[in-house]
Amino acid sequence: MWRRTTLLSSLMPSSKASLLHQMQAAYGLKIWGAFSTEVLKPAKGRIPPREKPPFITFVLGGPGSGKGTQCAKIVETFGFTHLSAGDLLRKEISSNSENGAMILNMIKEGKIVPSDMTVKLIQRAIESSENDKFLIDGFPRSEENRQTYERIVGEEPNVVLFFDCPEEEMVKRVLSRNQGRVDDNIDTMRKRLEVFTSLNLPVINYYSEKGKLYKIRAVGTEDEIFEQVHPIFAAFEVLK
Ligand SMILES: Nc1ncnc2c1ncn2[C@@H]1O[C@H](COP(=O)(O)OP(=O)(O)O)[C@@H](O)[C@H]1O
Ligand SMILES: Nc1ccn([C@@H]2O[C@H](COP(=O)(O)OP(=O)(O)O)[C@@H](O)[C@H]2O)c(=O)n1
Ligand SMILES: [Mg+2]
Repeated sequence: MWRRTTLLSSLMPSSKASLLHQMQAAYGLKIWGAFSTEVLKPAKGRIPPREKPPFITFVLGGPGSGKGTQCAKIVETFGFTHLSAGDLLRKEISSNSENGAMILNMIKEGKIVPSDMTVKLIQRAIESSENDKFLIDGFPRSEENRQTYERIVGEEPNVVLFFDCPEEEMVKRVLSRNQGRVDDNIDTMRKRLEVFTSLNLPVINYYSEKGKLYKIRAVGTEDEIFEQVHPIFAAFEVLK
């Protein structure tokens, strides 16, 4: 019952959230049973609840390391849904949300947006998808991001990818990215590289110590890099 309980469960620790999941599963079915003898079917347009947590991959790496590019290839080959934390935040800006101006300012400055905002956007996107496997790109970018995800969602990622790319290469790629992004300039890029070293590297080390990290040498052509990525997901497909 991952999907139904998230609003309430986001307010409590994961042990209690798990109890709530079980209670809602029990009572939800009882209430339904009292009003209907039909076979349980999701209402039209509603997404049925998940029976088990989705398969989550966190995709990490510095700005311009090629996370988005490789995610597109993983989607095409392995059928994942790609959720870029940066894209979700940019959508929030263009949807004129009340937090839009603040998010825009943080992105221009290369700073990390408050974690609960980003986690809720990710959580909402997972909940509104029927897929059971996700790439969460550009997240977690700080220990606070990571801990907030664990507190709100109550799950650990299954896999963490790290695209390891030299700074000069990342700078070159970002400055020629040409997607009209407010942060693709040398001043913001310098700040983003500092944030990457001070806040993101500790998260990468954390997952390395947990044995969940797959480090990819992110230089060479896109296809050469994907040759390192492919066997990781192929192995998980076999295990399913
Ligand atoms: N292997 C590569 N070699 C050269 N350029 C690349 C490579 N992979 C991606 N790019 C380009 O570099 C830029 C940054 O890639 P992107 O996937 O947006 O990185 P990230 O999401 O990590 O910031 C894009 O313009 C992309 O087309
Ligand atoms: N977890 C995240 C991800 C992105 N962001 C913000 O969004 C910006 C762009 O992130 P992005 O993932 O689209 O950037 P790239 O690594 O793709 O260049 C970051 O520099 C942050 O300002 C954030 O605050 N928290
Ligand atoms: Mg990106």
